[in-house]
Amino acid sequence: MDKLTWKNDDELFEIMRDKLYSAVIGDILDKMKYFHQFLPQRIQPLRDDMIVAGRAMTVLEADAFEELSDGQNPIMKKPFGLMLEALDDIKKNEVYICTGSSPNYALVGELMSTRMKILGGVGAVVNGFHRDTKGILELDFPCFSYGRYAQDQAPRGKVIDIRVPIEIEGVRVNPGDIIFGDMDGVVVIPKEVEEEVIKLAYKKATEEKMVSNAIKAGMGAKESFDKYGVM
Ligand SMILES: O=C([O-])CC(=O)C(=O)O
Ligand SMILES: [Mg+2]
Repeated sequence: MDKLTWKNDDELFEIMRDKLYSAVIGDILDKMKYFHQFLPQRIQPLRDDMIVAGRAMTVLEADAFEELSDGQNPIMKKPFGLMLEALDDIKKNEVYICTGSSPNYALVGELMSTRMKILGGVGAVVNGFHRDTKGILELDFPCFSYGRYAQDQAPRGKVIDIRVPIEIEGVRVNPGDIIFGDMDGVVVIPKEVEEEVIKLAYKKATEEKMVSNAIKAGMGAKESFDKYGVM
């Protein structure tokens, strides 16, 4: 097997989008005893062929009950809290990944996606709903959510911090971790193990191809597992 190398994030994420899939990445993370890396199953791509591979730009959202409240926290006096700043801060190869609020409104839409795409952002993953499905599909911006729901975040939620550690149902996401999503799910690769995970995932993907060929040629499941050690 060719030895896998990459010079920078552009190359790395291109390889990941082209050669890897969430199942094989999850298998390697399990082998390395990282057992809690998949986001909940209900976080799905808008379209089956959407793939996201990039670095987490973490976004913490909270419910609010007035569009502009008169309380003690200056962030609550701003439309959308820090969301507009978050969008303008997106860097190339980053993924807007947002959690913290109740699932009662859309956390991402067409205009947000347009701004992210212009800045080189590569996707959005939200622990809640998206809106503007038609516009996001036309943009072809990889977006993962619970599904379609237009109810607006403006009077209901605010971004209260960005680039801080977040958790989605027990899955820790640190800023800069790799986020990989396809039609089978979204998985988080901690930064400190990314090189090993990607190299081993590529190796397993190559082995799975050999097993697939062997099974198609008539080899038994047990025989192929004994020979290649993967399933
Ligand atoms: O307003 C929002 O929360 C999102 C939205 O519609 C857009 O990005 O177009
Ligand atoms: Mg909109």
